[in-house]
Amino acid sequence: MEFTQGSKTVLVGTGTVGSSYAYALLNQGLCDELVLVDLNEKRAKGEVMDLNHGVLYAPSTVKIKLGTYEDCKDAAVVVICAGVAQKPGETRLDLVSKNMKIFKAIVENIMESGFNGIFLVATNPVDILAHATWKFSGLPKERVIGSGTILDSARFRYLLGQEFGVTPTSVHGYIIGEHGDSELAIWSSANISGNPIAQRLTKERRNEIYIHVRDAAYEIIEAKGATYYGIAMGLVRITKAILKNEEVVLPVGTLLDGEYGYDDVFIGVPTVINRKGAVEIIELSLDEEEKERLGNSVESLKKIQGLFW
Ligand SMILES: NC(=O)C1=CN([C@@H]2O[C@H](COP(=O)(O)OP(=O)(O)OC[C@H]3O[C@@H](n4cnc5c(N)ncnc54)[C@H](O)[C@@H]3O)[C@@H](O)[C@H]2O)C=CC1
Ligand SMILES: CC(=O)C(=O)O
Repeated sequence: MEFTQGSKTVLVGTGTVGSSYAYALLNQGLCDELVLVDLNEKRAKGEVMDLNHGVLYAPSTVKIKLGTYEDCKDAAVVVICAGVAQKPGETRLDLVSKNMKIFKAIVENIMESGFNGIFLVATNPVDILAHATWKFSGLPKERVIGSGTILDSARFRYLLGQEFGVTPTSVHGYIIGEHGDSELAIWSSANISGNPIAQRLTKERRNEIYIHVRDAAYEIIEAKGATYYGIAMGLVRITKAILKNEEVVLPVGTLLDGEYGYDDVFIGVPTVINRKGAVEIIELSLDEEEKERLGNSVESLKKIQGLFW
């Protein structure tokens, strides 16, 4: 199916995550038009003004305006960061009922505009809501992308970089599965310059690093109320991969359709991203323990998903 070209981006939800995304996007000069939509119009208007005052110093000119769902009609990408966020002590899955209702209305409004681009979903629980976006929109699966484990993998690579004294881009490794408590680290293929990492760490140390990654959001929310810079950078990375037709492999939330032996579930796995969306899952080879943990993660998501579909 032909779909919308250009680089117009609509952001729905201009809270801490959405506004950080808009700021990071502006700083990378990736789109020529950015439209902000939020239930709280006053807040979104304030963000539009503030961002516009930075345009002079951005790498390229971006038209930034307050908009409505009608603006999605000719958007290449719609990024959804709207909904409720976790309070200290809450899990991502605790948010599902409220955010599912919000998503039904938002996605229906967007589709009514004639939207024919790519959805990028960040709101939690992101895997369940990316699946819901795919269902509500009726778009082909490659046109709905969840942020998946993009942030978790960045946390993993940062910590491993610290551990071994190298920059995170020189560490290769993935967190896959749910963006949440059942996610798993793929130690079997984690490496620095092709040198496996797992053997250089004790089992206890590997577990400490995994827990640090898995529980990072709880720690940040406890400390400052919300997490937003890391995910904003991750969302911009995905947006860039789409708009620049990069064919890059990123750990995003995508629909499994037989890969790893599962289907009908959005989950974070390494996936090729280009101008058509999430076009191909690159299957990792997993050891027995990783296979079992991925199965548990899929099961935990399907249990929640089953309440709605
Ligand atoms: N995927 C990831 O890795 C991450 C996801 N998140 C998630 O992102 C979401 C947003 O978090 P924050 O920005 O911190 O929350 P926030 O409360 O600061 O902002 C949420 C925004 O959504 C808007 N909103 C609520 N209902 C709406 C509706 N029906 N239509 C349009 N706008 C609506 C609110 O007015 C508000 O501006 C949360 O679900 C959070 O858990 C946060 C960090 C990382
Ligand atoms: C809040 C959240 O999902 C995160 O920072 O991972």
